[in-house]
Amino acid sequence: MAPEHATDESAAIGRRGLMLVVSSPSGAGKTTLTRNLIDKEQQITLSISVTTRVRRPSEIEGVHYRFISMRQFEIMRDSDQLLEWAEVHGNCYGTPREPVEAALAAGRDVLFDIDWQGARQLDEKMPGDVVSVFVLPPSATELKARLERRAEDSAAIINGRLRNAAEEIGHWSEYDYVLINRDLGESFARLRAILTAERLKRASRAGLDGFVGTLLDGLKVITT
Ligand SMILES: Nc1ncnc2c1ncn2[C@@H]1O[C@H](COP(=O)(O)OP(=O)(O)OP(=O)(O)O)[C@@H](O)[C@H]1O
Ligand SMILES: Nc1nc2c(ncn2[C@@H]2O[C@H](COP(=O)(O)O)[C@@H](O)[C@H]2O)c(=O)[nH]1
Repeated sequence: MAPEHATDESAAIGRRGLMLVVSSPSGAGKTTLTRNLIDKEQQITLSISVTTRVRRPSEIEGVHYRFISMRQFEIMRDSDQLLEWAEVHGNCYGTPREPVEAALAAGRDVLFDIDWQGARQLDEKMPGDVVSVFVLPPSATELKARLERRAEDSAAIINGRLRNAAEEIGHWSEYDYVLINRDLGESFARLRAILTAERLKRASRAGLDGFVGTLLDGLKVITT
């Protein structure tokens, strides 16, 4: 059965969802962009990661992350409940497998806010399903300013994240698309355009045979 908010294309072919993976150095804006996309787009689900990181004041359990202990993380990791996982900025993060597989099978797209290690693991496991986007800040000073303006982390944590930024940025060329996030509205429009184009690409590639067959049958009926 077609999903509730299916596009014409997905209804026609009973599609499998795609995996839209967004990465960036900390503070470049990927969380802002991905949350906007979830608010504006239908038929796409945000993958909620588990993490051993301490919750920030503005974060809500189960909405931004599931905050778990290291022991709980090890149990999930060792019993294959995580589709991918990585240590980032000294904490462990992972993508719970079951909600992602259920969403994809139901024809829903899934959005991931994960680092380059996770993006690589997903691409290795499900290569045809992954579309990857790397978000760059306009400059180093603006990256620092954004982390400071966000005002969620201590100066020591911000410094650590800036020190790790070069490594994350070093993987930009492994991604399908790269956005330089200067103006938020423009970056968001581009991210949305990527999703739309990739949906259309899959609709055409997944085989519109049935739809075209019906169209041709219709033409036979109405032509003399
Ligand atoms: N284009 C932009 N112009 C100005 N500020 C921005 C822009 N994009 C995001 N921001 C702001 O920069 C800060 C960092 O953004 P955000 O939290 O989305 O980064 P992130 O890449 O998800 O970081 P992290 O990996 O640490 O979660 C936020 O305060 C956000 O409002
Ligand atoms: N490989 C994974 N990386 C993840 C996951 N969830 C988040 N992240 C990345 O971690 C850093 C830090 O995030 P923060 O919320 O502490 O600022 C950032 O790059 C995220 O994209 C995950 O499940 N797997």
